[in-house]
Amino acid sequence: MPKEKVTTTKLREMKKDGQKFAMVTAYDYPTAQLVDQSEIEMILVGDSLGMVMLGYDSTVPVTMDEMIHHIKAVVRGAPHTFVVGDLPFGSYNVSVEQAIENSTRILKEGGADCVKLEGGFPVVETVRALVRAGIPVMGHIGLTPQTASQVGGFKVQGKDADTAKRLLEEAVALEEAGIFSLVLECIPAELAKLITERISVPTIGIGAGVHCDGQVLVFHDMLGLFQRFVPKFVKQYANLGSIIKQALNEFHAEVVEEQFPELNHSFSISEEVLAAIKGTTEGR
Ligand SMILES: Nc1nc(=O)c2c([nH]1)NC[C@@H]1CN(c3ccc(C(=O)N[C@@H](CCC(=O)O)C(=O)O)cc3)CN21
Ligand SMILES: CC(C)C(=O)C(=O)O
Ligand SMILES: [Mg+2]
Repeated sequence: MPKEKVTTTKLREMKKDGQKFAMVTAYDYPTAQLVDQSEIEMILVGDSLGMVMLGYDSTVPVTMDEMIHHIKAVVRGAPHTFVVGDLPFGSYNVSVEQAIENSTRILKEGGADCVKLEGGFPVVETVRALVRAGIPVMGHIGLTPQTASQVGGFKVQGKDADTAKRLLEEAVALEEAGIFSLVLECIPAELAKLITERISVPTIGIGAGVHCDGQVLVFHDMLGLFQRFVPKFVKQYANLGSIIKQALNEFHAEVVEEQFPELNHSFSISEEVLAAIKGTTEGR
């Protein structure tokens, strides 16, 4: 029996009941199928795909077309899972119209269930307009990778009283603007607890401690498939990277040793046909 796809209202009820939930990234069809067959409630097609799948140093270069390309593959693989589509850098800050157009593409062309965008006060009016246009919006504050260069890199946010207070106020403002859920990235656990208690929509933490209503991790991080860096907040639940490398070397060794392919991996013809082929060849 496939799981039942969560809804934005169901998530709010889960928060009320103290029932935690999990989200993981997926960027392609086979990964989406695996997540769909798991108990994980939500998939994020994150713009982290720029770093994880495309090898960029940041998420900034990712385009709308790239997001749509990956979202479509994920949606085809995960019919029973709520899919969040990340709005990439530059796709929502030019104007409210631009934000509505690009969000509409993510829902209509991509087939995602909602959009996510980064930022606090600067995006509150955009969020309000998107929600008014009928688009479910997930917020994202704390470490916001698209603008991380403005704060000196991928650093924990909200460690001093001023920044922490601002983050709390931004969470409240985003809720008032209509977000149905909020990602808290790389903030102190105590601050995440305060925010989680203050707003009635579910918070989803990544490097934000255990008090968030849900947790999110990058698929490749939790499975040992991303080698460039391992943030402190990552727990590696399996090391598929080493399993894959082992399998690749086994394949290579068996090819060199002529142990692969075996007969059951091969096709054959009858002696008769073989003789006829040889005869024909000799006749020429
Ligand atoms: N593979 C991957 N996983 C992610 O979680 C992720 C991405 N890519 N790309 C987009 C952003 C970037 N993220 C990152 C990347 C690095 C750190 C990191 O190394 N942070 C330091 C903390 C630095 C500090 O002390 O403030 C760490 O040691 O964890 C954190 C978040 C999270 N996102
Ligand atoms: C790190 C998560 C929250 C994200 O935005 C992404 O994967 O793009
Ligand atoms: Mg993102």
